[in-house]
Amino acid sequence: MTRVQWSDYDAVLFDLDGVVTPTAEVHMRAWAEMFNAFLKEYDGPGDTAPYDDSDYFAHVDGKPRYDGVRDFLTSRGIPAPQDLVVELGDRKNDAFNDVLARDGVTAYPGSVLLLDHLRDLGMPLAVVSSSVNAPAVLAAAGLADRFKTVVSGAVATELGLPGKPAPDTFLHAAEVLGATAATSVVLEDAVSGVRAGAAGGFVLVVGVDRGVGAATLTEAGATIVVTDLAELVPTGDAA
Ligand SMILES: O=P(O)(O)OC[C@H]1O[C@@H](O)[C@H](O)[C@@H](O)[C@@H]1O
Repeated sequence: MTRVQWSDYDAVLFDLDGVVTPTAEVHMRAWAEMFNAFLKEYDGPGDTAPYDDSDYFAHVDGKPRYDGVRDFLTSRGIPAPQDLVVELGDRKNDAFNDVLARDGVTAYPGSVLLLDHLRDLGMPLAVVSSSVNAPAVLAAAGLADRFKTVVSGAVATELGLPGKPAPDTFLHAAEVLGATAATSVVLEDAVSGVRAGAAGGFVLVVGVDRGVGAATLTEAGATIVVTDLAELVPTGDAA
């Protein structure tokens, strides 16, 4: 049991994919499908070895869509002109939306327990996600009414805020909730997101280990690491 004294804080900022819903897996599969199809047919400079999960965690995870495409291609020495970046990103987005429409979304039960607990406390909550699909995923999971604000990839673009690993989207969400980094908690599963929380000076950055590894999250700046958000619910509530 990892104890967090929730009443010490003014706001809680949740990443979505991989923290509230298991959709990081869906993103991962869609990226792998798209990049491997591209690498197979690509015939130009750079390394075309198959794309795997280590590429995802190192270059794509948690970042805005086109930043992920660009950073992966660049890591392989493959030129990344904007039209190619957009084409590949959109191909991946179609694959993601196909799965969402076909399978729906069920939130992690432990995450719902924590959301229930924080609702009982009257804690202001936000989702801060790089994904343009965040509102659709929240609606599909039946959780849209749990959050006072959703800072999605679309909101960041509209406001001109740089995406994770920059801290700006988290700082904006804290401000919307009437809080500051000194009084807000960030929950993140991606290295880029943990880095964003740490760079923003958030007083508590909870790393959620869904496969990246506790040591990697700690190194990126996580204050504590859990594997399930139920670990953050006081025992009486979790029983
Ligand atoms: O392409 P979208 O849905 O706007 O999302 C971009 C990113 O959104 C993040 O939430 C995911 O963790 C990433 O893996 C994903 O690539």
